[in-house]
Amino acid sequence: MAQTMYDKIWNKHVISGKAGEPQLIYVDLHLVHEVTSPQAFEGLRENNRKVRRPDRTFATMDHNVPTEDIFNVKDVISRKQMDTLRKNCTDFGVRLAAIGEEQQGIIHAIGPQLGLTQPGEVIVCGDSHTSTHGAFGSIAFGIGTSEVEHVFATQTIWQAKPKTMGIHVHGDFQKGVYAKDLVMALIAQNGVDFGTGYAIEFYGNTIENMSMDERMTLCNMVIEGGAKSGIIRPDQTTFDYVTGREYAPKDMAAAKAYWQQFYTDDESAFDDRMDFDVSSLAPYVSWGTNPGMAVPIDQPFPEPKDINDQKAYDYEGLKPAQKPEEIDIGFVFIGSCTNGRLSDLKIAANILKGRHINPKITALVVPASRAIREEAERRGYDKIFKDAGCEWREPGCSACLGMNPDQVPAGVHCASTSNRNFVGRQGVGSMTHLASPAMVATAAIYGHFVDIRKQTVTA
Ligand SMILES: CC(C)[C@H](C(=O)O)[C@@H](O)C(=O)O
Ligand code: SF4
Repeated sequence: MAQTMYDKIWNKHVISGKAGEPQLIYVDLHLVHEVTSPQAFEGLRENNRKVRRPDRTFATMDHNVPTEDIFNVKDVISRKQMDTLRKNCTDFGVRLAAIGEEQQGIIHAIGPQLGLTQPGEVIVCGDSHTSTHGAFGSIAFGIGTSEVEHVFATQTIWQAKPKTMGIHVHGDFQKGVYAKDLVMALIAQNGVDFGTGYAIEFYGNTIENMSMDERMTLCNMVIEGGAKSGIIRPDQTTFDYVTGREYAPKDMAAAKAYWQQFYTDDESAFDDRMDFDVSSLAPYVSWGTNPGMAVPIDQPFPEPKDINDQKAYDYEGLKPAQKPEEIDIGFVFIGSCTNGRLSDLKIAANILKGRHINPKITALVVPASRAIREEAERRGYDKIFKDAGCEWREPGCSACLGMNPDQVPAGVHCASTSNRNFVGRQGVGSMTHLASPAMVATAAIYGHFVDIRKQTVTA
């Protein structure tokens, strides 16, 4: 019987349990951050247990980092969470990239950057956007705090294997259209629960032509469409990305030979299938309070189809039939595990070079990791952003969610490269409009979204 890549990786990791029921699977990489780990470590302590594989566990600080003045953690809860992580990692022998350190950053940027994230692995983290790592051809999914404790203690997890959906993506993007627009369109067109119960494999020429950064953006956001994981077949782009990184395999030839066995035999192996042609795809902008409430830049907002839509309009102070251009943007956030990587900053810097943001706008540019920040500075992007009137910050989750001082004020519309636009996500009363880095950088200049396909200055 034809097998999917997900099946093949899964089967290599099953320890016990019958097919069709939850099975105990081995975890290759456990990523940890300060928010979802404290009780899990405490559980180990209470039961006098150890972290079974500290060498397969890596922690960093991201959600609570104050990106303006990183060592000055004023918020009491934030400071406690970070101090607790530091103590826990020392006590249990777990590697930690703390604030200010070379390897620190958003956990989903750190795994790939250090070469910890590799094809064929099972990767977990107490964070929903763990799906990001599936871009490397691994089974990657978010887990809850009690599961974090289980993985700490046993390096295994009980899981029911999700169904698989194959999405064949073909065609070339128009200039100014990106992986972010593709994933936003998939969610807007199919609903925030279209992926529920599924791992989604993306394939086709559009995917083959994508950089690893773009593949990560795509897999990062599948969770917003309800899916458990995203996954993409590892290819030369993947191998080249992993090669030479700190924790990459020393024998790359052997690793590559192993990784190359992970592919889906044929489309009949998928439980479900979908096709998506990107050639006429327009940039997307979200208008409401979940990522599915989004429209192409050249389309009006829809009539409300239910009470949730109406509530979203009321919260946002927007009306059906208005156009994305009409949203009065007061804040801009370029960053997050969705779009805070070097290529995202490059796109934004190319747009902002020699220009100035609209004076009514506060704009934060927040690299996903210190390594990205340093490389961006070597390339002079920091100067471009600062000259344009943006704030250039230290790495962390920042304004993606209101767990640190980077908050969007109440009543202000924020053009954001992040992945969630829930009520109050970026601060109490804040209103988030998700879009690609190119769309957000351009909105910073105009004070509202514009169709970047019609712009002369694009990335
Ligand atoms: C705080 C954390 C548990 C949460 C998640 O799981 O995704 C956060 O990263 C988010 O993006 O909302
Ligand atoms: S950047 Fe945002 S989405 Fe990503 S892990 Fe941090 S809070 Fe979650």
